[in-house]
Amino acid sequence: MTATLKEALKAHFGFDGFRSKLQEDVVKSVVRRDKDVFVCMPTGAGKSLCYQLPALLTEGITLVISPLIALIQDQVDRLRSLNIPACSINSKLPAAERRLILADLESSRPKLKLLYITPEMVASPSFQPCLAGLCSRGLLSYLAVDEAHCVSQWGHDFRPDYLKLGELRSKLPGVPCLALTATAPKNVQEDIVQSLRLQQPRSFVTPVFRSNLHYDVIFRDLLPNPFGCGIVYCRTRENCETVAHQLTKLGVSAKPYHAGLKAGDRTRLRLTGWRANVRFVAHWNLAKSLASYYQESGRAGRDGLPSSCRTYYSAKIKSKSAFSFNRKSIADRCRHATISKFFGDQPPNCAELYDEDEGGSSDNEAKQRKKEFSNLYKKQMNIRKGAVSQTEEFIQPGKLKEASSRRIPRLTVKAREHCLCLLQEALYGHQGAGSSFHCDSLSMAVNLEHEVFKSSKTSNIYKAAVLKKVSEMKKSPAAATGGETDQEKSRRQESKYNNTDVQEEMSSVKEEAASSSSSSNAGFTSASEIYSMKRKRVGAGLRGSSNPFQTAKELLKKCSDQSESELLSDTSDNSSAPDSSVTSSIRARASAAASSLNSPTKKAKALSKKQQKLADAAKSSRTIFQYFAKKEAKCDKPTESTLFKTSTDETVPPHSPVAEDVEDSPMEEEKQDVITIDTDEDVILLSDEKEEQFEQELTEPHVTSESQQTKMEEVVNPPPTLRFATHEIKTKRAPPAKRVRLTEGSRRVTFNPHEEKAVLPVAEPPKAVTLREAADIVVRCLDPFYSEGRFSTKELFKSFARFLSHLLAEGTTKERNQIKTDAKALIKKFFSKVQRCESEADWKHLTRPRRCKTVDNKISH
Ligand SMILES: Nc1ncnc2c1ncn2[C@@H]1O[C@H](COP(=O)(O)OP(=O)(O)OP(=O)(O)O)[C@@H](O)[C@H]1O
Repeated sequence: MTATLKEALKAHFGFDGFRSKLQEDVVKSVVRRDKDVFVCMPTGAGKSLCYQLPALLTEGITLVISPLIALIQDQVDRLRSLNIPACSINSKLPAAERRLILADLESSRPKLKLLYITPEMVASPSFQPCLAGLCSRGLLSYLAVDEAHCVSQWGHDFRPDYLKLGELRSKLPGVPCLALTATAPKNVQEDIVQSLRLQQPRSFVTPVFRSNLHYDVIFRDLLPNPFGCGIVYCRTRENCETVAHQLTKLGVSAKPYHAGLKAGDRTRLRLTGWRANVRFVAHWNLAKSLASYYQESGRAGRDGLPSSCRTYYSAKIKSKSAFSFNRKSIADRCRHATISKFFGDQPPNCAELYDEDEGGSSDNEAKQRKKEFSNLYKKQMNIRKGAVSQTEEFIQPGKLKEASSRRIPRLTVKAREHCLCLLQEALYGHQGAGSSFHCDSLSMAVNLEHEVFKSSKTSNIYKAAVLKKVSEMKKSPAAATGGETDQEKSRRQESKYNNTDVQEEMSSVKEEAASSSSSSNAGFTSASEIYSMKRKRVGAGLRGSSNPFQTAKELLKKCSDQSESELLSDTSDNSSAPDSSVTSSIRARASAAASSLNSPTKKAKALSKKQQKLADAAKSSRTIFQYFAKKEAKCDKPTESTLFKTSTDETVPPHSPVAEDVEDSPMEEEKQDVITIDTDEDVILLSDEKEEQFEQELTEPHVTSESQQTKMEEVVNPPPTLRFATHEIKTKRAPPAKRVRLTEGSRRVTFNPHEEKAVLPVAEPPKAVTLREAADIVVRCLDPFYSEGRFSTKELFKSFARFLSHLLAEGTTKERNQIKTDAKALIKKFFSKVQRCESEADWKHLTRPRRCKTVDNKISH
């Protein structure tokens, strides 16, 4: 048998032998066709061959389920280049081609050997008869499920449609199933076996470790020329474009690849195919999860030769990724260990690994490199430990005295540096631009700053005192003769320090100082007041907390602790709001808002303005609810903006994980960008935006936009569940949103009181969504952002909270309690319900629209 297999391997694929003993064993096992097979092998290990070769050696057709058209296309092209009859049916296929394929499948002796198809398409009613026909005629040799981790909600790329495959299997009796994945920790493996209903499968599971990959992390900010290195994965399209541009400018031919490109351009890039000899994969931004990182970095060295996987790290962007390197893992040079541990494997011997790596260079060189790295690391960490909070950007403390002191709360080194420069500038102007004064002014400024620092108790007092000193120096006549006007000087000062946060804070202190007409000392604003006057940043957490993340538990607790008036901004009596935590200015604004709301016409105006704001915010930020709104809008729902209660009037930064133009509907674009490299290109840039998680290459989404729906219907009728879902949206329109008046003693859930109170009168209850939709969205969009009980953004948390609200509205007491204690467990429970659905009736029952009328009461009591 081995000889036959090897001959076939050579004949069809041109390979002299199996890539590994394991590959051979899997092929042998599959060829027997007596059992289901589960394969978990590292990326690039040659899993595809495990079903491709048996497919050619067995009578009939192998049906391959793969999640992305890009992957499918890649595989089909490669097989065709080897003269292996393979093709794919997908929504992008021209109708004529599709007819030809179907005709072949219906013939008595189909020529086709491998048919690639997406999970959505395989479940579609139009394909079902064809499938049933193949099966009844005994022409279906295997069902191969590639990227099988997509079936698990614990996997990093969950695709709800993969869940349908379990049901599909029951319609294909006697057809052995082969499930393949590279990224499946224990729990995902169990899910795969269970969901795909694998019968006592033969399992071939190998550790994820790949000895030919070298992982490292580089402090990006310290690179003298960051664009001198190859860059592959970027988080946003903008990054992708910028980096590609910069590289090209430096003579490294590079092309960006992301979902914002025209389909034609993407196809052209994709058609150049993956190179097996990708020598390095770099992450300009952190990957969304460790599993994703493993898969993405695994695109390097698929030919088995040594390759490099580099991550560029910047503390600035750390918080935007659910997957981050902590200090320890930055120091730990052996990323293999981290990866192995994550997947539940025994970590490799890192010491040996790196010794081997360094074997090529001389001992001295290796030692020198080790020392340099260790010094750099220590230096970085010491600076961080002493001077700045973990999330802050690293700033050289320069000449500051007591730079590492954290005596004054919330006074950062960054702020002190800024103050020092202001003082130095003022001194410089004060003394004139004479000779050696520059050096003297620095040491004087250092002393002056230190004096102020020693005598100040709060950050605000410190800043005001510095400003006072600066203004005193400016008032001095000598300053006027400094050769520069004050205006010019201040402009110079402003532009010199590219530090908007500190400048903003300083200018608010300046404003405060200016507005106090009495003694400057008495005019200080308290730190809390200054804080309240500052514009809140998107993603800012609770007041006083530097951590923008909140656990679901914390937030739910906050909700239940909130007073009625904090929660209810649209009830008539805003005056009863407790004001302990509200600053006077906020209070003034709040009462002005309240009085305007009390007037019916003003109220109507204010509301429509709010709705306008919400609609605008919705356009500039992309949340799960935008996704809903998009669909609703397509169905002519009139109250789109009311769905976006979670939005605030703050501008979502374009690089925010949730920022995305609504035009780019998640369902309208391809999912994941695939790296391809032009033959004469050195580097390909891959956008891996969080926002583009939505852009999974959903080829036949079960719920989609009208235009896409029409297109789909031309090609294939939607599956029953699809029809059901779209039908719900089209026919069961929710009544126009009403403002809810809460009864006395009732509470409204506001998940982030500091964002919403007195600014956005929350009015309408969330629109009903089907559980199916919610489930789809939560796992597709939320899961990567939810790590160890924390959400990466406030918007995501809010969306999740809405999701819980729906469950609460219908849930049992036990479920409600469970929400309060462990939201994750509830999600799990929900998914187990999804998995237990056997029939369309079950689905209908599970996905029936629900409205959460009583949710507020349920949460608050
Ligand atoms: N027996 C073999 N001899 C030589 N090369 C092989 C052999 N089997 C597979 N390959 C090559 O190994 C590379 C990786 O194979 P393949 O794409 O199947 O990996 P994979 O395990 O599916 O990876 P991933 O999980 O990333 O999709 C391909 O270029 C393939 O041609």
